[in-house]
Amino acid sequence: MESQQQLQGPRRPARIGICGLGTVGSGTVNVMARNGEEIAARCGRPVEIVQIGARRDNPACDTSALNISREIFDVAANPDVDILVELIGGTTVARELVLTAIRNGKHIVTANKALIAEHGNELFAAAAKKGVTIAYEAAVAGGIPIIKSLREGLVGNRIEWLAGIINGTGNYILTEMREKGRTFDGALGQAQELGYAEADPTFDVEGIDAAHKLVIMASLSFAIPLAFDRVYTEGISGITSEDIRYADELGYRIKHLGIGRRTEQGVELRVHPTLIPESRLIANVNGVMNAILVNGDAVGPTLYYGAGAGDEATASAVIADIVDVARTLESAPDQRVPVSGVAEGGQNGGDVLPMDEVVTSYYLRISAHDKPGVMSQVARICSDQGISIEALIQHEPADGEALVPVVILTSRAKEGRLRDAVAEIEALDTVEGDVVRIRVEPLG
Ligand SMILES: NC(=O)c1ccc[n+]([C@@H]2O[C@H](COP(=O)([O-])OP(=O)(O)OC[C@H]3O[C@@H](n4cnc5c(N)ncnc54)[C@H](O)[C@@H]3O)[C@@H](O)[C@H]2O)c1
Ligand SMILES: N[C@@H](CCO)C(=O)O
Ligand code: NA
Repeated sequence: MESQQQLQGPRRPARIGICGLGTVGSGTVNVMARNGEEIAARCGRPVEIVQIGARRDNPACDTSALNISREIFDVAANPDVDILVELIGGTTVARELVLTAIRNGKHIVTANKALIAEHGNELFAAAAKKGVTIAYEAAVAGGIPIIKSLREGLVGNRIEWLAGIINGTGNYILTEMREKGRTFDGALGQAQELGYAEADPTFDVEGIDAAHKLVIMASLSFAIPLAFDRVYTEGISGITSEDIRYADELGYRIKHLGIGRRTEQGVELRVHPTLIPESRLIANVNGVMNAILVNGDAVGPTLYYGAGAGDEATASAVIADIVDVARTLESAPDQRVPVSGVAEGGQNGGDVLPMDEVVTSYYLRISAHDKPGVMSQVARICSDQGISIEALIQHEPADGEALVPVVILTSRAKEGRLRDAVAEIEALDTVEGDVVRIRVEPLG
């Protein structure tokens, strides 16, 4: 029997317009040119780039046969474009561009996590109203199909927690510092040269980029609205090679993690440097690689690993989205996978837990004067807050040094109580300067 498709004849090409021809834009053009035949076969129709919006050509890709406009809004207005691929970054022009394209009935593919995390609720509502879709696989963990996994592969589960290395630049810096003894600034400069960093690299090193990605994953995992302003965010700019060394000595690696967890009291949403036992797979994810552990009640722990940034790795995710959208161009909106992971009215996963209520363990590094009694004072302060000391490193002071670094691993405690204990420790006459505090997660 002839299929409906055979009766209708070959499907017309899916027509895409790409805005932004930087790292990801050029990677997308190159991979589409190289793998065009396979992509068309998987799509069931050719995929044509009908227009590119770019301020200037990019020598990293050949666009000589393509229609380029110097004005990106031309792409949003082009009646021949079915899918607008937003790769300019930022949240101002990109928001306007996407809203205009939606108003003009275009589907959206974007790699822009800032845009989705900060304006996704508005954009998703606009898209739903117009009956178009927004796909954003490249926005989280670059080439790793984590959005697909959360939104489709794991839908049978109640997701309990997830923890991920979701910023390639930050992981590259920490790896270079630990393995090659490089300085923070030297490693960051290299990450920028390699095209991993955001236009403003403070987004990478201060955890903002990871917070963007975490809220997107958490929204899908826990059925909550995108809540970027509720994420506790701490960067890696304060991590020293000394702390990396002490962590090693204790059997841990320091990684910059985004953590989301369902608790009875609410959903934890936090980004911060974290000590992880060195035996965990995720502790050994290095360089620009990303990895996300997702724990579902039915499937148990799952781990997703791959390149979190870079031109072609990110293009891989952009093209996966283009194919997903192109396959369903003729589908009714309610037959597509919901953009936010749940059907309308289904975002009822509860509120975000205040950081003071979060329970975890801590690494503390205290600079103490080499006098008797410091340790008993610290132990008393901790014990008064219900915190016990699980491990301790205290080396002899270096020659001529008056200060001794004391490193402690604590029991699990509420963040608020730990903060009060740290304030009391810092106020001791025998302690100098701020106490370094890094959270510890067993992840098992
Ligand atoms: N680089 C990566 O590895 C990576 C990975 C995942 C996601 N992303 C995201 O992808 C997006 C693009 O990142 P990128 O690394 O390709 O950035 P990029 O800076 O290399 O490229 C952005 C391009 O957009 C152009 N552009 C910006 N505003 C424009 C405007 N108003 N009109 C015309 N052109 C404009 C810029 O000139 C530049 O060529 C960002 O949202 C970023 O967060 C990047
Ligand atoms: N700057 C980001 C790009 C990928 O989202 C990173 O380093 O992870
Ligand atoms: Na991805």
